Amino acid sequence: MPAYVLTAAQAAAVDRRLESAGLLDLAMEEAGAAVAGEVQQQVPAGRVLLLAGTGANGGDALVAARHLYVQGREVEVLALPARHRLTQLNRRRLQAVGVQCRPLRPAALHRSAQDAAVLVDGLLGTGFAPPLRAPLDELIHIINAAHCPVLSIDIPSGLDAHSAQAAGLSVHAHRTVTLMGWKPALMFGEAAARAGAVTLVALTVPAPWVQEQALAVRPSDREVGAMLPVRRNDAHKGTAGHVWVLGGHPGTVGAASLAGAGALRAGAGLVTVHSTADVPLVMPELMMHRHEAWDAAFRSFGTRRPDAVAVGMGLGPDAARVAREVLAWNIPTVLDADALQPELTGLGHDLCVWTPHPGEAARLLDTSTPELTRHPLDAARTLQERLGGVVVLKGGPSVIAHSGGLSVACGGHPGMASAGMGDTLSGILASLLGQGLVPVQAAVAGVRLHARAGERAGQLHGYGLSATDVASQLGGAWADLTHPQSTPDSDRLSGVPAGC
Ligand SMILES: NC(=O)C1=CN([C@@H]2O[C@H](COP(=O)(O)OP(=O)(O)OC[C@H]3O[C@@H](n4cnc5c(N)ncnc54)[C@H](OP(=O)(O)O)[C@@H]3O)[C@@H](O)[C@H]2O)[C@@H](O)CC1
Ligand SMILES: Nc1ncnc2c1ncn2[C@@H]1O[C@H](COP(=O)(O)OP(=O)(O)O)[C@@H](O)[C@H]1O
Repeated sequence: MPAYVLTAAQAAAVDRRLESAGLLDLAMEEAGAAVAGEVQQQVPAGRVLLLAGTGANGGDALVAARHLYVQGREVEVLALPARHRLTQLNRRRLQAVGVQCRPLRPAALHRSAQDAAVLVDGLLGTGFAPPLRAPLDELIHIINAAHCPVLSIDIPSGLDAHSAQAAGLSVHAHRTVTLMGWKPALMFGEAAARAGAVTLVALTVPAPWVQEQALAVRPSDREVGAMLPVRRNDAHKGTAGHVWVLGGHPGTVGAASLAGAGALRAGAGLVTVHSTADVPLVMPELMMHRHEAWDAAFRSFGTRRPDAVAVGMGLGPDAARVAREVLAWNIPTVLDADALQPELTGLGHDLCVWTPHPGEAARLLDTSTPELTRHPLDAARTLQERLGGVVVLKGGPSVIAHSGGLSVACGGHPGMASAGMGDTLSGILASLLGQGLVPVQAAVAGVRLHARAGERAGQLHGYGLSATDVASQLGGAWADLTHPQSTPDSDRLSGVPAGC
């Protein structure tokens, strides 16, 4: 099943369907078995301390304890009084195989956490409604002070599954085994940082039950690889797409050059940079036309058009006017940086890809950046409704919004938080459009290609990686996505979330 994104309410709706079909018991069994498997893989020896809360999240922990125990692991279970029917049932099953649960109190947790090899957090899952009540707050403080790794079930206890913010106290997990679908909190901002590495476990639930609820998809590398263009052996530069880059202004000339490099490295046959400034080309294969002024540039273009155009990178104060002219061409167009102006709202068309970072997106929506980053999925959707075409709301991770829904990208590297990264991405997207991909495919595939190249470059350069380093890794990234079986280890090393 493809990977989906679910809010707490959506996960609860699937739970209710499972319960009414008599299948929730099986789902909990699968969930607990998967958690046990993850513990065995990550921490194969030593005592496992499992904490079970009152709800079904606690039930998952009790199932995991039973699986670990029958596999020969030393387990200790501390549990709050079970309120959920299946949590009560699984407590009896655990006792039946010979494991007694002890009451979960702060002093007992403090003692038991001292020499545990791993702590499994099954206190609160998607049923948590903030704010935290006692004694959960005290228990979470003790968990966070423990010296052993912490594995959370579904979501770290105390995080609101729906929110990209981690407002209050929560468990800081080293790893989270999430069930059935990604929760927004596991993907964005501070909340995601508290989840550690995330493993997605797809439960045996009828696909439409999840699909109907899903907020967004997270395409796998295999799915993304299948979107990338395939070229015939007799291809030549005239068939691989001619991209124009319209950008650059005194002081920001590099932006246009980086976009050009991104376009070439993502496979464009020909790339021409048009600017009113002297753009130093980072690759000699790029072609450059310096124009006296943009009016003169448009006159010289006449009726000539490229296969795709990227506009706005470092373009400066003329950007809105230039973008307006380009939008009238009605050809595959990437609008980035200075071209992302509110006055262009309503002028977009189906072949546009808009690529705002959160600051630019906030400007387009007339809101603040912190407000926007609290709800990136909602923001991307609203932007798409206003601008048309496809919107890439950039970040770690980026969200792609199109008329058919939302897609959240996987991967990337924190070293990509450096100037010029977005310029390279614009070039990549224009390149894929120029090679014939429809805008939504160009956006989904281009964003993942860029992130994968960032992961590769990050392994070489760490936080010192530059946009040109990322461009130089695009060929390898392309190969990784089109032959994903050859890179399972590098995916794991680079921290790419499972499910990609
Ligand atoms: N979807 C799936 O794929 C499947 C999901 N499964 C699992 O089910 C989990 C969801 O289970 P759930 O709905 O029972 O809720 P859960 O997270 O255990 O918490 C509820 C308990 O927390 C308590 N509580 C709440 N707020 C609180 C607060 N502020 N401060 C303190 N306490 C608070 C609340 O107490 P009450 O308000 O009732 O007193 C209630 O007893 C999900 O995350 C996954 O692990 C699998 O088993 C099967 C397949
Ligand atoms: N921590 C990160 N993880 C993954 N990708 C990141 C991260 N930080 C930045 N990026 C990516 O780098 C790019 C930055 O774009 P942008 O801010 O427009 O850069 P610039 O304007 O300097 O060209 C985006 O594609 C974004 O997704």
